[in-house]
Amino acid sequence: MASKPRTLYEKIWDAHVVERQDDGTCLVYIDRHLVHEVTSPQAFEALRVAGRKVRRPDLTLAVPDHNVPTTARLAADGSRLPIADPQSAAQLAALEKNAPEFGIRYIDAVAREQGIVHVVGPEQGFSLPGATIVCGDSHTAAHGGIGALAFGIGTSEVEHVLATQTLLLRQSKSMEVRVEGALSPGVTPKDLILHIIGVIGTAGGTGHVIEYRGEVFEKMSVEGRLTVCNMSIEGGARAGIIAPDETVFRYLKGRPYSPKGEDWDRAVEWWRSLATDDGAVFDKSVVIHASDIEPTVSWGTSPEDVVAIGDTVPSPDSFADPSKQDAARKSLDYMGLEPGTPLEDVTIENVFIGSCTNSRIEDLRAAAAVLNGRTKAANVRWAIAVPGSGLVKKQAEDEGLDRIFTDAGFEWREPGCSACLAMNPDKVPPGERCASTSNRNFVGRQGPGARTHLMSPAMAAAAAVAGHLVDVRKLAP
Ligand SMILES: CC(C)[C@H](C(=O)O)[C@@H](O)C(=O)O
Ligand code: SF4
Repeated sequence: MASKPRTLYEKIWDAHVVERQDDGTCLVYIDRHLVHEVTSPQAFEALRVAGRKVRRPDLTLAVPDHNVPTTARLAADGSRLPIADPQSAAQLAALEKNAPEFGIRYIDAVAREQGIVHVVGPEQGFSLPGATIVCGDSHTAAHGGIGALAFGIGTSEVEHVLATQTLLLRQSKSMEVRVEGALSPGVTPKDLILHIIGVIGTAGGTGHVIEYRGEVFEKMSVEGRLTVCNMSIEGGARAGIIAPDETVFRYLKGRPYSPKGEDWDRAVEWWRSLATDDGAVFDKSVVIHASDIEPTVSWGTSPEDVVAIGDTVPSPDSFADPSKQDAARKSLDYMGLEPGTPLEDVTIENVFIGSCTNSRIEDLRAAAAVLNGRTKAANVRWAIAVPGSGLVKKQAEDEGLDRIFTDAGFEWREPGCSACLAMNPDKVPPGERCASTSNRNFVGRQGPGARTHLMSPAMAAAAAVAGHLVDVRKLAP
């Protein structure tokens, strides 16, 4: 009898269920565990108190990213510079102590490979297609870009995975976001995912794992796929995933932790089987027309508050739902915006190019292409480019991108989460606006009172040059 057609998500899920209980709860095997300094200290402490070990230290990789300053980390004499904030210093010190104590792989804050955990995982070949990947971090969904089932977990689950390499989970529903047609020139993966979240809303994916489907994704680089899947959580989904293909295999081949030799061949054979079968049924399906998408920016304090750059700030009355009207009023008040204002009239004082959404080499190239031969506008007080990892930084420097950024008036920083969430010294001052390539525009996200506008790297670079939000296509060389 032919087996029932399955989605990509169902195939990965089925391959990892160790035990299914009568109530539908499943014990699921976890292939890869990424650990950072913010959500791990209590988990390690609990293991220590219980006298437990990490079950598979070889499947665990720790790297500090949220709290590290993005300015120089070493003094001229090679000694480490102190971290000013006591809580950050304590979390970093805890990871530095816990990693060797529990024997797990650790990338040190001053190592060349250090970076944002979601940039480092794929870059090191630690994140693999078909794998279950977890991290105590909501943007773990990013790793779905290489065809993994990847999702964020809480600190008590971090402890559970460290101790057992498993999790107790219920299967999510499956959702398809099918994108028809091709993206217009100047429209990037970031515009696409912002648009998708605008359409489905921040609750659109609740309880679901989204599979992104369509030719757009087949043609998209791995970097672009990571950007799209990264923001699945902003659409409410548990995870986002794109079927792995030759583009992914090429990207992963030869990376430090990727399988080698015969193991590689066997792995690729399995990865090739991981596409959704014809006839598989999704619990929910959304169709997006790529040609509808323009460079997209956020105007409010939720990632669903997006419009095309040529539009105006919406009026709260334009929303049908009274609670959305109320939220829009509060958003506009916080953002200091009037309905009807063209987005292109919104001036900015800060630009942040970085975060696990947009700090890979392709992102830096896209921003540098816009900045090349130009400088930031006089009203742009602070502009920083923060590579996602030390390896991205090195590659960008080899390509001369750092010079383009600094000649344009940007600061060229060390890798980390930086102004994405301001848990470190990189903050946007109260009342000021920031053109940001990150993923969250929540109240206070980039610092108390800071006003965030989400956009692509090319759009953020264009805003830096113009001093206001602007359609990057107008600046094309
Ligand atoms: C600090 C961490 C737990 C948090 C997350 O889970 O996503 C952070 O990375 C974020 O982006 O808000
Ligand atoms: S870069 Fe931002 S979104 Fe990504 S893990 Fe760090 S804080 Fe979270």
